[in-house]
Amino acid sequence: MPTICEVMHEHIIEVKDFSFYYAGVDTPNLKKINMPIGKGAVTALIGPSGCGKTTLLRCFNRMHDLYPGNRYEGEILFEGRNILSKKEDLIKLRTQIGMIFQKPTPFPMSIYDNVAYGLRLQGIKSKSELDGRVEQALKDAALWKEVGGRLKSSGTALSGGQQQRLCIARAVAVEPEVLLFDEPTSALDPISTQAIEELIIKLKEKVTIIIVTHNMQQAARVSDYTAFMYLGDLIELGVTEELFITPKEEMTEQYITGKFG
Ligand SMILES: Nc1ncnc2c1ncn2[C@@H]1O[C@H](COP(=O)(O)OP(=O)(O)OP(=O)(O)O)[C@@H](O)[C@H]1O
Repeated sequence: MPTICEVMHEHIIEVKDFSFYYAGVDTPNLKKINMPIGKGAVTALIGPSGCGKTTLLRCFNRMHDLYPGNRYEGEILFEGRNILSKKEDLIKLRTQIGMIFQKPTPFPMSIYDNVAYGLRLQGIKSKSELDGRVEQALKDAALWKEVGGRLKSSGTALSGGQQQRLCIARAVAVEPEVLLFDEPTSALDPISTQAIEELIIKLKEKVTIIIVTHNMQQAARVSDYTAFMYLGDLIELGVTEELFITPKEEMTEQYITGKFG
């Protein structure tokens, strides 16, 4: 039986003996995690509330550094470089590894300016280049048809589902290599949820995706690989279909059959 590392054709990230401690807490919140992330694939993180899914997701672009005292141990290799190094340029890292939050977070500015925001930060000033990149990002986020004719209207006036796709457009505009999604549909209705799920599947042609979800059906629908976590441990990582049909670990089986959670 091949290992999951052998099944994945290429790894973009490798988590090695990785532990994470919240400020002021002596016991690690994530415990010696080892896992590869397949390039150009969708990896879902599942597990009961409080098991550490969001904590792990936020390690991939060092969001925890926004609060003093949080501590990492071990390595997270992104394209071979350890992003936990003190020398890591966090602004560049967060461009390469972007994040979409649970609640849509458009900036209080026009649709156009929302998408152009990161591009301007990168120093792009040419109007024609900005116009082209904004249009492409809105197309990539499946929003162009709905908003292409009103780019000057406010991003915050869109529906919840449109706002979430605007945030995705803002993130893809800077051409990240990885996108982190933290329960991106939990605040959305079923139709908007379906649109985001279809988008995630389409986006993996361009970016690698890691998604935290509470919804096991969603993990089964959108992901190629699934990681089941429990109390800060990675219990099992597998090809999604196999993990849901023939889990290797008894705890995974109990969780996916609803025996606890
Ligand atoms: N800032 C913090 N300081 C200390 N402990 C924290 C902090 N944030 C989260 N925790 C703890 O870390 C553990 C994991 O939380 P996390 O939010 O990562 O879990 P989760 O699996 O994403 O849960 P949920 O599915 O409910 O969102 C929980 O026990 C939580 O109480």
